[in-house]
Amino acid sequence: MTEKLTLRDNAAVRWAALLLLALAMFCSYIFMDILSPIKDLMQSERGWDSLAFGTMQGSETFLNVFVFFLIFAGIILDKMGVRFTALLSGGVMLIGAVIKWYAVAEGFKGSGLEAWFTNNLNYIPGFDELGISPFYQGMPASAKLAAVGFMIFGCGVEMAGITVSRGIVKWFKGREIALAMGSEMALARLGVATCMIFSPFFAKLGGQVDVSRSVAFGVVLLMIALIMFIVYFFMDKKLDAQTGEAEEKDEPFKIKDIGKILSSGGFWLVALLCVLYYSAIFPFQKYAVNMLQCNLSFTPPAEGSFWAGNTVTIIQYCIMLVVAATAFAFNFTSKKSLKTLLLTISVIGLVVFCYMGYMRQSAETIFAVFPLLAVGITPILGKVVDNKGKAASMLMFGSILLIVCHLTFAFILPLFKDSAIGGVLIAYVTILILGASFSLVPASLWPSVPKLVDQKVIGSAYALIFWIQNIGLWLFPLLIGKVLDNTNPQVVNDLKNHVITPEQAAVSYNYTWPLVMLACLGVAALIIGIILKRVDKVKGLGLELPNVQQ
Ligand SMILES: C[C@H](N)C(=O)N[C@@H](CCCCN)C(=O)O
Repeated sequence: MTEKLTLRDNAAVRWAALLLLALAMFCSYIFMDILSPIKDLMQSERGWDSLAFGTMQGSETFLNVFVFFLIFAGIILDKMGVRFTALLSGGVMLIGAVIKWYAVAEGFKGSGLEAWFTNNLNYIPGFDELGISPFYQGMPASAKLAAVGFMIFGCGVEMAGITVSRGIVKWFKGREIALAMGSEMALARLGVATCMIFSPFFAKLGGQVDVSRSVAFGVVLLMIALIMFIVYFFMDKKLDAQTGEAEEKDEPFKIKDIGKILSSGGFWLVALLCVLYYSAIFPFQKYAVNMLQCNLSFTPPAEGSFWAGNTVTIIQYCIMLVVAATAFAFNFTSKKSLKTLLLTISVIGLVVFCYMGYMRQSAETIFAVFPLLAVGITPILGKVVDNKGKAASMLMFGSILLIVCHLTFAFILPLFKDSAIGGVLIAYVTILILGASFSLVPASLWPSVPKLVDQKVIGSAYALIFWIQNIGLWLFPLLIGKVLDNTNPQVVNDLKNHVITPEQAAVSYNYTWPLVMLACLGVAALIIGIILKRVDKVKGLGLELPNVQQ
């Protein structure tokens, strides 16, 4: 008897479903960092100092970590299925984003709501004592309301993250699942790069600064994300109609099934590796530009010159799109000559991109190469995991590269501070290697989860991993800041006593100890990776096996 073909057996339809989910994540990642590149404008336009800005940014993880929203999101996902949760997460993201937009809009200034926020939310019993409150006495009202919006958005975006992962498992299990997840993450990285370039662009459009324009740009993208999820809803419904809703109805999810996840040793190892690795990457990303500013001497191009203008930014973004497109196309051709051509274009694009970054003499443009490499190679590595396996080995190798990079930033880069080209060269090579590590680990980690837990609890499994990971993402930016202050007492005192200006202080920090701390996270991740590989061999978890069934 021949098996009835379903939508997911058609490669074009399967990849179209992925495109909808990945585009929604692309838009979400843009909103996630929408204010990061305009921290200076938030200070000058809305009076947010570093504390207000940092507290608002940190609010994203608050409900997920401390009110356990992510755990509920996983249960909702396993009980209600992918299409319902996708719509819900799209709606929650949009509501949070609109609140954040209103907080920074001109209309909020002088409103009754502004007065209410100024006088309230100064003390949250329980959370204040633990030092984890997302508000504080004296925080600007706009930052408080923006924090409320951002914590709601944070619930939506993490819910969307686990939903998209489960959706990819649903459509791609037994097929090119790692390539699909790698491609989705590549588009998400492109989202981060897009935000870094276009958020300041919209804020300064037409010569007049308006920070709410950047947030409005993000809100429009989240509307598009919701449309993507709505279209996906109908594809998913049709697939379920064809498969008899096998995954989500035959064996309904029960809360006690979560116990099964928690009793899996492999699951705990992957969750631990995830929190250790991502804590050394995402929090570092928030400080990396400043770390480069402290370790390199820049000679900015003359005002009004080509290298100081916006045109070069747009050209760099176009190069980024070409590199992303050629690297992606590389996975879908078997013709050797075409593969060589695509690879050559990608490499030339990368070199030109780096050269332009060097000519612009700014830490932001040098660090911009970090997501670019991940955009290019995450899908390629995903394809390797699909066809050759070796996920556990890749997790170990990615951790080794992470350690090497953080130690190079800590001990080798400062030696080249006075060398005009040497420092930039070392920075580029190290960032590129870190980008390779940031492709190796995500490309092998996320597609390994379905091998460790039952299909019907996969949503809860992703949610638990995200929850554990979010604790690290909340904690380590704070720890980096604290270690930085404690190991640079001179800078802190000089700033307090007005011996140096905030601008001088900002580029005077020694980053050695925060970087050593991040390298230690890499060592811990490597040890977990070694144990995971051993457990995989003994218990036959299949992590080293290919995903594609022959
Ligand atoms: C920050 C978020 N919790 C996360 O871990 N994101 C991962 C991707 C997870 C897979 C999403 N479908 C990342 O590497 O960005």
